[in-house]
Amino acid sequence: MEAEQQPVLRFNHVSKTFAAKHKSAAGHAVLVDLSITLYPGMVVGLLGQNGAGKSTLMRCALGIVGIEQGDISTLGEPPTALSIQAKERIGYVPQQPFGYEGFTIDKALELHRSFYPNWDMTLEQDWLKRFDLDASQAVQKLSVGQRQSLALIMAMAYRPTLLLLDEPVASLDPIARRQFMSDLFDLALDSGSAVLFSSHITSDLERVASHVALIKKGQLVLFKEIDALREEVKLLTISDDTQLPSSYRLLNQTGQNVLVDTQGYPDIIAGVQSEKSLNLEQLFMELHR
Ligand SMILES: Nc1ncnc2c1ncn2[C@@H]1O[C@H](COP(=O)(O)OP(=O)(O)OP(=O)(O)O)[C@@H](O)[C@H]1O
Repeated sequence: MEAEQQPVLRFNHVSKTFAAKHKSAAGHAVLVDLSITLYPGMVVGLLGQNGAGKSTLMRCALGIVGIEQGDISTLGEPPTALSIQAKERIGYVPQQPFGYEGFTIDKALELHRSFYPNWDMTLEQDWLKRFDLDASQAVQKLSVGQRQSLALIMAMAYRPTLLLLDEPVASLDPIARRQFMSDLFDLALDSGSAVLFSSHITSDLERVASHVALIKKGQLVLFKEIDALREEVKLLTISDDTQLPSSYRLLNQTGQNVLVDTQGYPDIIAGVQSEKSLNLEQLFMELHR
C-alpha cells in the first residue's frame, strides 16, 4: 500500500537543538537524526519518557519550531511555509489547550468552525453528545477533561488529513477515553487520515494504534506495526558466548538480558537460555533499564 500513497507526514534525518541559555554552553539536542513517515490510515502512537521530544516532534511538524538539520514534509509542504489549504487539513491538540475564555461552547464552536470549510456539523453534534457537553456552558467553567474534549472536537470535526494529538486523553475519564480512542481509529480509517498521538497510557496505545513509534532522548528507537512489535521484539537471556545474528537490532542490554528487534528473522541462536515476548509497557520498561 505504502509505495502507491503519498506520505501525509515525512521526517527525513531531522535534528533539532534548543539553544543553551548561555552562549558558551552547548545546546540541548532534542531530536536526533529522526526519520519517520506516516501514510494515510496510520494511527501512530508516540511513546517516550517525559522530555523525550514528543511534543517537539509535533511542533516541528507544524512549523511552530524550526529545525537545524534534515527536512520535513507536512502534507507535501515545508512546515514553516504551510499554505492555507494545508492548514485546513491539519488538526492539532496541544498538551495545554487553549483560548476561547469568555465564550460559551456553541459560540466558540461557531467561531472555530468558520475557519474550516469542511466542518462536519453532524460529527460535531455527535461528539458533543458523546462527551456529554452542554453547548450553552461557558468555556472557562469547564473542567480540565471537558476542555480537552472540546479541543478534540475542534481538531477533528473537519476530518483533517493529518491529526496531531499531544496526550489527547490524559484528562479524560476511562469511559470517555475508550469511546474517543475507538472514534479516533474509525476516523482515520474512514477519512484516510494519518494520526500521530502521544500517550503514556500503553494500554490505550495497544488498543487503537496501528503503529508504535518509540522515542528515547530524541532518537526514534523503534517504529513498527503493533502486531509485528509483539512478534519481533524479544527479551532474551543469553550466555557469555552467545553471538546475536547480524540481522537482529540490539535495543538494550542489562547483563545477560538483551532486548532485541529480530526484524522478522527467526534465527535460532545457540546459548539463548530464555526468550520472552513483551507487552508495550514491559517493552518500555526494558528499553529504559
Ligand atoms: N522552547 C524550548 N526551549 C528550550 N528547551 C525546550 C523547549 N521546548 C522543549 N524543550 C526541551 O526539549 C526537551 C523535550 O521536550 P518535549 O516537550 O518535546 O518532551 P515530551 O517528550 O513531549 O515530554 P512530556 O512527556 O513530558 O510531555 C525537554 O528537555 C524540554 O525541556
